[in-house]
Amino acid sequence: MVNEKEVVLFQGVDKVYNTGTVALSQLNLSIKEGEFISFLGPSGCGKSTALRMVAGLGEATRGTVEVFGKNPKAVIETSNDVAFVFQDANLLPWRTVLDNVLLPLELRGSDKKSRKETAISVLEKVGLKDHIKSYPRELSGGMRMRVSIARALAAKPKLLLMDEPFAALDEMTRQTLQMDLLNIWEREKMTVLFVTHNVYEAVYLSSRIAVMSARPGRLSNLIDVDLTYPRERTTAKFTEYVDAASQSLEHSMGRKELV
Ligand SMILES: Nc1ncnc2c1ncn2[C@@H]1O[C@H](COP(=O)(O)OP(=O)(O)OP(=O)(O)O)[C@@H](O)[C@H]1O
Repeated sequence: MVNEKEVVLFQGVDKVYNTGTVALSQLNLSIKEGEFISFLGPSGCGKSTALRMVAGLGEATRGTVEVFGKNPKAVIETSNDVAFVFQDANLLPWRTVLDNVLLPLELRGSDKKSRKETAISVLEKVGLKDHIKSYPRELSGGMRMRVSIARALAAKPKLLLMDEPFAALDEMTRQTLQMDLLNIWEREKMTVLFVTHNVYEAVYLSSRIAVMSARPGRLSNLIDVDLTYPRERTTAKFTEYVDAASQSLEHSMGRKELV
Protein backbone atom coordinates (compact mmCIF):
# COMPACT_ATOMS: atom_id res chain seq x y z
CA MET A 1 0.00 0.00 0.00
CA VAL A 2 1.60 3.28 -1.12
CA ASN A 3 1.09 6.36 1.04
CA GLU A 4 2.41 9.88 0.85
CA LYS A 5 5.24 9.46 3.34
CA GLU A 6 8.52 10.09 1.57
CA VAL A 7 11.19 7.43 1.89
CA VAL A 8 13.79 8.54 -0.66
CA LEU A 9 14.32 11.95 -2.21
CA PHE A 10 16.75 12.78 -5.02
CA GLN A 11 16.95 16.52 -5.54
CA GLY A 12 18.95 17.89 -8.46
CA VAL A 13 21.48 15.08 -8.12
CA ASP A 14 24.59 15.05 -10.29
CA LYS A 15 27.32 12.48 -9.93
CA VAL A 16 30.66 12.96 -11.61
CA TYR A 17 33.30 10.36 -10.79
CA ASN A 18 36.88 11.52 -10.43
CA THR A 19 37.62 9.87 -13.79
CA GLY A 20 35.42 12.59 -15.28
CA THR A 21 32.53 10.20 -16.04
CA VAL A 22 29.19 11.93 -15.58
CA ALA A 23 27.10 9.08 -14.17
CA LEU A 24 24.01 11.09 -13.18
CA SER A 25 22.72 14.46 -14.23
CA GLN A 26 19.88 16.36 -12.58
CA LEU A 27 18.11 13.38 -11.04
CA ASN A 28 14.91 14.45 -9.29
CA LEU A 29 12.69 11.75 -7.80
CA SER A 30 10.55 11.25 -4.73
CA ILE A 31 9.87 7.66 -3.63
CA LYS A 32 6.94 7.07 -1.29
CA GLU A 33 6.44 4.53 1.46
CA GLY A 34 5.20 1.17 0.19
CA GLU A 35 6.23 1.66 -3.42
CA PHE A 36 7.96 -1.02 -5.45
CA ILE A 37 9.91 1.18 -7.80
CA SER A 38 12.35 0.01 -10.45
CA PHE A 39 15.16 1.92 -12.09
CA LEU A 40 15.09 0.65 -15.65
CA GLY A 41 17.80 1.65 -18.07
CA PRO A 42 20.63 0.62 -20.35
CA SER A 43 24.00 -0.47 -19.05
CA GLY A 44 26.04 2.41 -17.67
CA CYS A 45 23.15 4.88 -17.24
CA GLY A 46 23.85 5.31 -13.54
CA LYS A 47 21.25 2.99 -11.98
CA SER A 48 23.72 1.42 -9.54
CA THR A 49 25.27 4.80 -8.81
CA ALA A 50 21.85 6.13 -7.76
CA LEU A 51 21.08 3.04 -5.66
CA ARG A 52 24.46 3.11 -3.96
CA MET A 53 23.93 6.72 -2.93
CA VAL A 54 20.69 5.71 -1.20
CA ALA A 55 22.74 3.10 0.66
CA GLY A 56 25.19 5.78 1.76
CA LEU A 57 27.90 4.40 -0.55
CA GLY A 58 29.05 7.47 -2.40
CA GLU A 59 27.87 11.04 -2.34
CA ALA A 60 26.28 13.36 -4.86
CA THR A 61 28.60 15.81 -6.60
CA ARG A 62 25.73 18.29 -6.65
CA GLY A 63 22.23 18.15 -5.18
CA THR A 64 21.02 16.02 -2.28
CA VAL A 65 19.88 12.47 -1.57
CA GLU A 66 17.74 11.92 1.51
CA VAL A 67 16.47 8.71 3.08
CA PHE A 68 13.65 9.11 5.60
CA GLY A 69 14.43 12.83 5.50
CA LYS A 70 18.05 12.31 6.57
CA ASN A 71 21.51 11.84 5.17
CA PRO A 72 21.70 8.21 3.89
CA LYS A 73 24.97 7.47 5.69
CA ALA A 74 23.50 8.54 9.01
CA VAL A 75 20.49 6.27 8.46
CA ILE A 76 22.70 3.26 7.64
CA GLU A 77 24.96 3.86 10.60
CA THR A 78 22.24 4.34 13.17
CA SER A 79 19.43 1.97 12.16
CA ASN A 80 18.45 -1.27 10.47
CA ASP A 81 16.00 0.57 8.24
CA VAL A 82 17.84 0.03 4.95
CA ALA A 83 19.10 -3.28 3.52
CA PHE A 84 20.93 -4.01 0.27
CA VAL A 85 20.85 -7.09 -2.00
CA PHE A 86 23.46 -7.27 -4.76
CA GLN A 87 23.55 -9.28 -7.99
CA ASP A 88 26.09 -11.58 -6.41
CA ALA A 89 24.68 -13.26 -3.29
CA ASN A 90 27.91 -12.38 -1.41
CA LEU A 91 27.66 -15.18 1.12
CA LEU A 92 30.51 -16.18 3.39
CA PRO A 93 31.49 -19.67 2.14
CA TRP A 94 32.70 -20.91 5.53
CA ARG A 95 29.42 -20.10 7.26
CA THR A 96 26.25 -22.17 7.01
CA VAL A 97 23.02 -20.70 5.59
CA LEU A 98 21.81 -19.97 9.12
CA ASP A 99 25.10 -18.38 10.15
CA ASN A 100 25.12 -16.18 7.04
CA VAL A 101 21.67 -14.87 7.91
CA LEU A 102 22.68 -14.46 11.55
CA LEU A 103 25.67 -12.29 10.64
CA PRO A 104 23.98 -8.88 10.41
CA LEU A 105 21.99 -9.66 13.55
CA GLU A 106 25.21 -10.50 15.43
CA LEU A 107 26.71 -7.22 14.29
CA ARG A 108 23.66 -5.42 15.67
CA GLY A 109 24.02 -7.23 18.98
CA SER A 110 20.53 -8.56 19.77
CA ASP A 111 20.30 -11.57 22.12
CA LYS A 112 21.29 -15.00 20.84
CA LYS A 113 17.95 -16.80 21.17
CA SER A 114 15.91 -14.09 19.45
CA ARG A 115 18.56 -13.77 16.72
CA LYS A 116 18.21 -17.44 15.91
CA GLU A 117 14.41 -17.31 15.95
CA THR A 118 14.45 -14.32 13.60
CA ALA A 119 16.93 -15.95 11.21
CA ILE A 120 14.94 -19.19 11.06
CA SER A 121 11.71 -17.31 10.51
CA VAL A 122 13.10 -15.32 7.54
CA LEU A 123 14.65 -18.46 6.06
CA GLU A 124 11.20 -20.02 6.29
CA LYS A 125 9.75 -17.03 4.43
CA VAL A 126 12.15 -17.55 1.52
CA GLY A 127 11.54 -21.32 1.46
CA LEU A 128 14.89 -22.45 2.90
CA LYS A 129 13.96 -23.79 6.31
CA ASP A 130 15.22 -27.26 5.36
CA HIS A 131 18.62 -25.96 4.33
CA ILE A 132 19.74 -23.98 7.34
CA LYS A 133 22.74 -26.21 7.98
CA SER A 134 23.92 -26.26 4.34
CA TYR A 135 26.94 -24.34 3.13
CA PRO A 136 26.68 -21.91 0.18
CA ARG A 137 28.62 -24.30 -2.11
CA GLU A 138 25.87 -26.90 -1.60
CA LEU A 139 23.16 -24.56 -2.93
CA SER A 140 21.98 -23.60 -6.41
CA GLY A 141 22.33 -19.98 -7.59
CA GLY A 142 18.64 -19.35 -6.87
CA MET A 143 18.95 -20.74 -3.36
CA ARG A 144 22.02 -18.62 -2.68
CA MET A 145 20.05 -15.55 -3.75
CA ARG A 146 17.25 -16.59 -1.38
CA VAL A 147 19.78 -16.66 1.46
CA SER A 148 20.96 -13.21 0.46
CA ILE A 149 17.37 -11.92 0.52
CA ALA A 150 16.76 -13.61 3.88
CA ARG A 151 19.89 -11.97 5.27
CA ALA A 152 18.61 -8.57 4.12
CA LEU A 153 15.15 -9.20 5.59
CA ALA A 154 16.48 -10.42 8.94
CA ALA A 155 16.93 -6.89 10.24
CA LYS A 156 13.35 -5.99 9.21
CA PRO A 157 14.30 -3.14 6.87
CA LYS A 158 11.78 -0.49 5.89
CA LEU A 159 13.62 0.06 2.62
CA LEU A 160 15.06 -2.78 0.55
CA LEU A 161 17.58 -1.87 -2.16
CA MET A 162 18.14 -4.51 -4.85
CA ASP A 163 20.74 -4.18 -7.60
CA GLU A 164 19.88 -6.63 -10.43
CA PRO A 165 19.49 -9.45 -7.91
CA PHE A 166 18.14 -11.99 -10.40
CA ALA A 167 20.27 -11.11 -13.43
CA ALA A 168 22.53 -14.15 -13.15
CA LEU A 169 19.69 -16.67 -12.72
CA ASP A 170 17.96 -18.84 -15.31
CA GLU A 171 14.51 -17.67 -16.43
CA MET A 172 12.46 -20.19 -14.42
CA THR A 173 14.33 -19.48 -11.20
CA ARG A 174 14.12 -15.76 -11.87
CA GLN A 175 10.34 -15.93 -12.26
CA THR A 176 9.90 -17.96 -9.08
CA LEU A 177 12.03 -15.54 -7.11
CA GLN A 178 10.15 -12.57 -8.55
CA MET A 179 6.90 -14.09 -7.33
CA ASP A 180 8.34 -14.80 -3.90
CA LEU A 181 9.76 -11.29 -3.64
CA LEU A 182 6.33 -9.80 -4.37
CA ASN A 183 4.77 -11.98 -1.68
CA ILE A 184 7.37 -10.78 0.80
CA TRP A 185 6.88 -7.14 -0.25
CA GLU A 186 3.11 -7.40 0.19
CA ARG A 187 3.43 -9.13 3.55
CA GLU A 188 6.17 -6.97 5.04
CA LYS A 189 4.84 -3.71 3.55
CA MET A 190 8.29 -2.27 2.95
CA THR A 191 9.48 0.03 0.19
CA VAL A 192 11.56 -1.64 -2.54
CA LEU A 193 13.97 0.14 -4.87
CA PHE A 194 14.99 -2.32 -7.57
CA VAL A 195 17.52 -1.94 -10.39
CA THR A 196 17.05 -3.83 -13.64
CA HIS A 197 17.63 -3.55 -17.37
CA ASN A 198 14.90 -6.12 -18.04
CA VAL A 199 11.61 -4.56 -19.17
CA TYR A 200 9.49 -7.65 -18.37
CA GLU A 201 10.94 -7.84 -14.89
CA ALA A 202 10.24 -4.15 -14.31
CA VAL A 203 6.60 -4.46 -15.44
CA TYR A 204 6.01 -7.68 -13.50
CA LEU A 205 7.35 -6.28 -10.23
CA SER A 206 6.91 -2.55 -10.08
CA SER A 207 4.18 -0.22 -8.97
CA ARG A 208 6.25 2.48 -10.72
CA ILE A 209 9.07 2.38 -13.23
CA ALA A 210 11.69 5.12 -13.44
CA VAL A 211 13.12 4.86 -16.95
CA MET A 212 16.64 6.24 -17.14
CA SER A 213 18.44 7.48 -20.20
CA ALA A 214 21.95 6.62 -21.31
CA ARG A 215 24.94 8.60 -20.09
CA PRO A 216 24.74 10.99 -18.49
CA GLY A 217 22.01 9.22 -16.49
CA ARG A 218 18.81 11.19 -16.42
CA LEU A 219 15.28 10.28 -15.53
CA SER A 220 13.55 10.10 -18.89
CA ASN A 221 10.10 8.80 -17.91
CA LEU A 222 8.03 7.68 -14.95
CA ILE A 223 5.48 4.94 -15.61
CA ASP A 224 2.77 4.03 -13.09
CA VAL A 225 2.02 0.35 -13.61
CA ASP A 226 -1.66 0.19 -12.83
CA LEU A 227 -2.07 -3.60 -12.74
CA THR A 228 -3.16 -5.64 -9.74
CA TYR A 229 -0.88 -8.26 -8.19
CA PRO A 230 -0.19 -11.06 -8.88
CA ARG A 231 0.33 -10.12 -12.50
CA GLU A 232 -0.26 -12.31 -15.51
CA ARG A 233 2.56 -12.00 -18.02
CA THR A 234 0.33 -13.01 -20.92
CA THR A 235 -2.44 -10.43 -20.72
CA ALA A 236 -2.89 -7.66 -23.29
CA LYS A 237 -2.56 -5.03 -20.57
CA PHE A 238 0.76 -6.48 -19.40
CA THR A 239 2.02 -6.41 -22.99
CA GLU A 240 0.90 -2.79 -23.31
CA TYR A 241 3.03 -1.80 -20.34
CA VAL A 242 5.99 -3.78 -21.72
CA ASP A 243 5.61 -1.95 -25.04
CA ALA A 244 5.31 1.42 -23.33
CA ALA A 245 8.38 0.80 -21.18
CA SER A 246 10.36 -0.56 -24.17
CA GLN A 247 9.49 2.47 -26.28
CA SER A 248 10.41 4.78 -23.47
CA LEU A 249 13.71 2.94 -23.08
CA GLU A 250 14.48 3.11 -26.79
CA HIS A 251 13.56 6.75 -26.82
CA SER A 252 15.86 7.38 -23.88
CA MET A 253 18.67 5.74 -25.84
CA GLY A 254 17.95 8.07 -28.72
CA ARG A 255 16.85 5.33 -31.14
CA LYS A 256 13.18 6.04 -31.55
CA GLU A 257 10.69 8.81 -30.98
CA LEU A 258 7.96 8.15 -28.45
CA VAL A 259 4.60 7.55 -30.09
N1 LIG B 1 33.69 4.03 -9.01
C1 LIG B 1 33.60 4.50 -10.24
N2 LIG B 1 34.58 5.26 -10.76
C2 LIG B 1 34.49 5.76 -12.01
N3 LIG B 1 33.45 5.54 -12.84
C3 LIG B 1 32.44 4.78 -12.38
C4 LIG B 1 32.46 4.23 -11.07
N4 LIG B 1 31.33 3.51 -10.89
C5 LIG B 1 30.62 3.62 -12.03
N5 LIG B 1 31.29 4.39 -12.92
C6 LIG B 1 30.83 4.76 -14.27
O1 LIG B 1 29.62 5.50 -14.13
C7 LIG B 1 28.68 5.14 -15.14
C8 LIG B 1 27.42 4.63 -14.50
O2 LIG B 1 27.72 3.40 -13.84
P1 LIG B 1 26.61 2.54 -13.06
O3 LIG B 1 27.28 1.29 -12.58
O4 LIG B 1 25.93 3.39 -12.08
O5 LIG B 1 25.60 2.21 -14.26
P2 LIG B 1 24.46 1.11 -14.36
O6 LIG B 1 23.33 1.75 -15.05
O7 LIG B 1 24.19 0.53 -13.01
O8 LIG B 1 25.14 0.03 -15.31
P3 LIG B 1 24.96 -1.58 -15.35
O9 LIG B 1 23.54 -1.87 -15.71
O10 LIG B 1 25.93 -1.98 -16.44
O11 LIG B 1 25.34 -2.08 -14.00
C9 LIG B 1 29.39 4.11 -16.02
O12 LIG B 1 29.96 4.76 -17.10
C10 LIG B 1 30.48 3.56 -15.12
O13 LIG B 1 31.59 3.12 -15.88
